[in-house]
Amino acid sequence: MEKRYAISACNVTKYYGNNHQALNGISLDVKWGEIYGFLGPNGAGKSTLIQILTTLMLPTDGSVSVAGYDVVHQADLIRQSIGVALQDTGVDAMLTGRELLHIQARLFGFSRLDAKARANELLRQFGLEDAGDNRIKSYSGGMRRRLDLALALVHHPPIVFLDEPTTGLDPVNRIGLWKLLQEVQHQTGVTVFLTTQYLEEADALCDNIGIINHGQIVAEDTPQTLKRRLKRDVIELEPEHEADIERLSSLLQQNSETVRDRNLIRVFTPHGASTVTNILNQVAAAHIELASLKVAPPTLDDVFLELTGFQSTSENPTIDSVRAVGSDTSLL
Ligand SMILES: Nc1ncnc2c1ncn2[C@@H]1O[C@H](COP(=O)(O)OP(=O)(O)OP(=O)(O)O)[C@@H](O)[C@H]1O
Repeated sequence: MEKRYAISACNVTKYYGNNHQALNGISLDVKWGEIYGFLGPNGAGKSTLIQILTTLMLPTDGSVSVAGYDVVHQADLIRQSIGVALQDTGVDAMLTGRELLHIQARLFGFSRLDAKARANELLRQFGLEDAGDNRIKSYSGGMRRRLDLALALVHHPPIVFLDEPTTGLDPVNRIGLWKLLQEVQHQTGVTVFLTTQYLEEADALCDNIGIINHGQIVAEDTPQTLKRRLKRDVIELEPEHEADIERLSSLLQQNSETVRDRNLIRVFTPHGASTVTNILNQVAAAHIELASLKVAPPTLDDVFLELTGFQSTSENPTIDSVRAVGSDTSLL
């Protein structure tokens, strides 16, 4: 099997029952020591793939190697080589963080003394020293996620899988966890495979990103290249008077692809500078005053929208209208 890559999947399909296809020919390679982000809208197939990679589920077809071992025939060896933090892990919240880390270390074969030392070390590393002897049920969401991460790393696995590690956290805790994850990755060189619905998370953390939609990878590259390949500018306009937003939106929609986000309109165009002139003429003719206008390069959000037709989960959930522009496999 493929040892060159930490994770290698080739043409993986998964059917639930006879005819519900959740994965449709997924192929990807994750290099040793990188942070790989697996992105997609709800129901795209992220959890299904992560369950296959972590040996919790068999693929219907295709081949998968993790740490050089085959998921079908060498699942035990894979389990020794990976750490896993899935969503909603049913940990006993009556235990303390220290007790849980200790138990986990003992399960992985540490002696009593070594398990104690490892629990101490992880509590320190993950900023849980003071809370180590408190019951987990008293932990905040951020503390729980840090503990999940620490638990996944107890046995020094070379590869760790994190399923939506920051979902439900507020922005401050989310950014705190990113920092921690980056520190751990730099210190240990662990390969990280994470799923996320947060584009800014993938942008901030990941060396490479795979975008999945309807069970297929629709793009795979570095965040920078994905953004560059979109080859489009985005013009952002805000009307001076909120009452003008509908009029502005309909006006711009006549000739361009637009997305409305609260009282901002985003216009997608291959030529930002020349389109600005046309837009300004149109807006002046319609007697609409603007509070601001700016031309910006595309964000990863724009790439995601282009490829999946979905607005990603964001801090601004009140997107009123999204005119999806369909999938574009030329980005592949
Ligand atoms: N146990 C199951 N039985 C039948 N269908 C399933 C099962 N689990 C998932 N599915 C379906 O398979 C598809 C992929 O689901 P999956 O949970 O892998 O997506 P996801 O990208 O992880 O979504 P989310 O972000 O909502 O967790 C969906 O259509 C889902 O309804």
